Amino acid sequence: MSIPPANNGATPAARQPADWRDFFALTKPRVMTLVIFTGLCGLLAAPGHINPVIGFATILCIAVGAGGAAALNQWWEADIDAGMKRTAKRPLPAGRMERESARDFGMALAGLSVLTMGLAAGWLCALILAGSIVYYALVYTVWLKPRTPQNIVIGGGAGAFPPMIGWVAVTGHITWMPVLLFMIIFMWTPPHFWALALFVKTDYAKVGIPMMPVVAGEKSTRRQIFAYSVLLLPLTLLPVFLPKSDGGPGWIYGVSAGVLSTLFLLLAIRVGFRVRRDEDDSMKPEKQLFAFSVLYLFALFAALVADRWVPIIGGYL
Ligand code: HEM
Ligand SMILES: CC(C)=CCC/C(C)=C/CC/C(C)=C/COP(=O)(O)OP(=O)(O)O
Repeated sequence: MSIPPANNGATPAARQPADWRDFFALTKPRVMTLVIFTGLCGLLAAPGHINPVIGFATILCIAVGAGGAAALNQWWEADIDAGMKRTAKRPLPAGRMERESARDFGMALAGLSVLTMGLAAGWLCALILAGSIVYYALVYTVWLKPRTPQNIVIGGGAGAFPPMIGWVAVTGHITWMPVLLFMIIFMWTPPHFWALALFVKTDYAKVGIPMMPVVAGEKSTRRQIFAYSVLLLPLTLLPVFLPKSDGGPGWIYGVSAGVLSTLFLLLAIRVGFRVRRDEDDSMKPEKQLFAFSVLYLFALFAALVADRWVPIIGGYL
């Protein structure tokens, strides 16, 4: 891949040698915890068995691949990150690392993870991983993000692949269940991100990124958050209608999904139909929805695993 630097060196020159902490920060570890967790849950909830060593390698490859894609994202966006308070302290905009180091690091992690995935879990998993890396680093970061307010709707697909990879590592093929898991994260991403974009709106506007609140306005963004959250509720219930033999979950997942998605929808209704009185508004409901979105996905995928393993463990007791 020979992509020219996005800013022609507009970020400050590296002032000090980067250490391992900077390289670690390039992988966006906090965001990636949920990516890794959903990948792990896909693997643990799938019907069938996997050698624990191969299972561990699969999750490691998802983590390394996602980290590599995040490093490439920051290599490309160093100038944009420099212009936003939330991201200005990252290794590149803060001048703690040469841009080329981030690019090489990202490429190395991406290549290594795909190759190892292919050898350990099979080439279908490697193909999906490679697709999600290209999706995040190229399709979303380079193409969609600076061009359209639908950037995260379409681009959100990148983060929706990990549970599918985990699932396919066990079963060897793509069936309805991993497709539904993909669709759940896909539908979850707009409310997750637009809730945040509502309260950091001024930052994105400053660097010319056409995020939805900047382009379509706050009211339209709020309505769209609501719309995606409405669709999310039935979507999360669909898996219980799949046959058990295809990995369709039972009542533990069904009840959890119903409760969690209803709570999500209630918070989204509050955000969706709120009219702010002044610019100094604390944006508490939006912050709550964003925070809950993260907790929600953790809990939903944990419920999926519990649904498969509680009866099995119960059978041994
Ligand atoms: C294109 C889609 C997405 C966008 C634009 C987006 C953007 C963001 C942003 C800007 C933050 C703020 C904090 C930060 O930068 O560290 C954040 C937080 C977070 N995102 Fe997303 N996100 C997206 C999709 C996802 C997906 C698919 C996942 C996981 C499945 C995810 C997991 C998280 C988590 C766990 C946090 C909280 C991190 C913390 O506690 O600091 N995000 N997201
Ligand atoms: C396996 C694999 C490749 C997974 C991809 C994982 C993933 C969650 C991708 C998209 C989510 C993400 C971190 C968006 C950040 O948006 P941004 O980069 O626009 O945010 P910023 O403004 O903080 O830079």
